[in-house]
Amino acid sequence: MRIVVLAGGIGGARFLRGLKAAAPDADITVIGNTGDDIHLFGLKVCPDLDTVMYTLGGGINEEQGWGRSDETFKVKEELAAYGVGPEWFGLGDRDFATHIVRTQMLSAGYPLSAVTEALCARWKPGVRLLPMSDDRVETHVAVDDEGERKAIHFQEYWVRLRASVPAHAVVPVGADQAKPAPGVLDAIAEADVVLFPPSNPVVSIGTILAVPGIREAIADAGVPVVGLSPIVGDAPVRGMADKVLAAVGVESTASAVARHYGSGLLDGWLVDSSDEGAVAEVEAAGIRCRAVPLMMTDTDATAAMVREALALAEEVRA
Ligand SMILES: O=c1nc2n(C[C@H](O)[C@H](O)[C@H](O)CO)c3cc(O)ccc3cc-2c(=O)[nH]1
Repeated sequence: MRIVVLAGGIGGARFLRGLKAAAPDADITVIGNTGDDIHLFGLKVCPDLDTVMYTLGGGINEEQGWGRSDETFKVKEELAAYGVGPEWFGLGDRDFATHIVRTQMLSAGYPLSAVTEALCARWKPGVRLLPMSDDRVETHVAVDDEGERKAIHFQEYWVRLRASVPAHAVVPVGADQAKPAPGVLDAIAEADVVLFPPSNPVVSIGTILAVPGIREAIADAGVPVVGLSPIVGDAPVRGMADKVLAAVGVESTASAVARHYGSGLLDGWLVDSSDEGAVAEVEAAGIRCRAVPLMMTDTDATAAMVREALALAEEVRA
């Protein structure tokens, strides 16, 4: 079975670990969000691609859900000693090697998709990891800072500010000129099912869908598209999705997120058992809906969610 998954960072990576466990023989292609990418110290950092690669490749820092295990921060300390910032983004020594190799290859003219393939040759994530685009897309957030409206990089909003101030707009800068990376549209066209994991619907999955051609390809693929709600009981399970959902005028409920994606895109939607009350509303929007346990507490729990999603896909296909 050919499965295509649109993935962001931590939630997407954890979901994929369950998908590999539930469907070990499936051919899995991950279309990774690159809107979180940031250029620091002359290096290109791709948080969501690296989180998927490290999580599935066995190198992730489990407690954090991002960055490398067994990290040290000597380079970060030395940069700070030179007064070279920013200090708010925690890049470890092992992680720096990934960004150095990536930037070296990009400078040599390799596209991000080729770079990602090369990095995955080491990590062997067991899925095909494609960036959504080889073109530069960086999400910026409009906030009020000292009384003036300004756009800051998503990572500054997310990590330095901890999303503590309202986001007035979330803009994937460059998305409208970006092209799907090689293999993305083919993977979607050849898929038997497309899954939206419980990633951030605005800055992760929303950014992938903002690349012209991707949303249309999924809508026209003619195969079941099933998503899992990142919102449980009117709050994000992890992260601060509610902050960016507000920025795009979507209330922080399992039902609102399904309707935000729309029945033109989504055929099925899983909500948590505690959101049983949302099922009727989602079904009224033309999207098949089931209430099942959605907490990715461990790989087995996540694999059970995956099986529910694949079962709903078959129900929709029938
Ligand atoms: O909350 C944090 N998240 C950090 N993240 C997570 C990152 O902000 C998020 O994973 C995504 O951008 C949102 O999904 C990192 C991810 C990387 O790949 C590399 C470095 C970092 C550093 C931080 C950090 O210092 N604090």
